[in-house]
Amino acid sequence: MTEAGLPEALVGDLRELARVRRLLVALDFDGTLAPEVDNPERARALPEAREAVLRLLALSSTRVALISGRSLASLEHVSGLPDNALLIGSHGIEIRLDNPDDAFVLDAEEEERRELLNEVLEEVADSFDNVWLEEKPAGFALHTRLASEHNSRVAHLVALSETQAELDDLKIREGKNVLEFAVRSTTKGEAVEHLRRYTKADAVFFAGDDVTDEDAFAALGAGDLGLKCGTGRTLAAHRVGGPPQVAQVLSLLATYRERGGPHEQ
Ligand SMILES: O=P(O)(O)OC[C@H]1O[C@H](O[C@H]2O[C@H](CO)[C@@H](O)[C@H](O)[C@H]2O)[C@H](O)[C@@H](O)[C@@H]1O
Repeated sequence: MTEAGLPEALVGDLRELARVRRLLVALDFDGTLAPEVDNPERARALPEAREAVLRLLALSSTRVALISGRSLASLEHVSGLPDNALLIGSHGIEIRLDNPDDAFVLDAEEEERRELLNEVLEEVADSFDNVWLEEKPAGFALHTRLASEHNSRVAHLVALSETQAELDDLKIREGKNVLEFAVRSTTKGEAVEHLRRYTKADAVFFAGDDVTDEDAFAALGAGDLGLKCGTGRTLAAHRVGGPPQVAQVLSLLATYRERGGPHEQ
């Protein structure tokens, strides 16, 4: 461990990464920059994480992106980052780059499927105490954080069987106290690939905490750096304990990049 309490190998790889010419820093939001809270709209990045992200955003040849399961509107709201941050919401479905694309729209068939999904999931949410539905442009998240363990488990099972009885080809993802259903299928891995091409990055840093972030880790290659936040199986090469340590890592990356950034090579 280093003095800062970070693993030596991680610090060494961060130093290397900071030397690349064009760097993409891609970050998950909930559970990585922001500690988990009961009400998703109240989640905010730790002040230290936000400060580090703002320092990275100010650097040349360095792009910062958030890749989240949240809807783009919710991600814009809770992250409150300047316009030069690239934002990807709904696990890769909604994209806000430098020249904002047209608003995201579902085609007629997807719209119909979303309506049916809504009906089925509303009925499920209404049958359990403290289970609620978060609306997203291409689907819904069934939240069970405040439900009893038993109700949470049963609500997940009922939601899975009821939705699958009515609709095929749904994209279903399990997260922390949440089960998500979408009528369009994308992954955070596709989002990383898209951003890598868009930013022409020579290397990518990605940090995430949840199962859905594993798609992003899988999209990393030689010269990239993956950082798992918290417990659980992962494809990431490095791991830290939680959002405070992610903030430390981002701050160190900003410092290395400020000191010996791409133009000093
Ligand atoms: O990809 P992420 O940025 O990690 O977003 C994943 C989901 O985050 C939100 O739910 C999670 O965080 C909430 C706030 O801490 C927490 O209450 C909930 O239990 C977690 O599952 C968000 O509400 C979802 O839409 C995102 O998909």
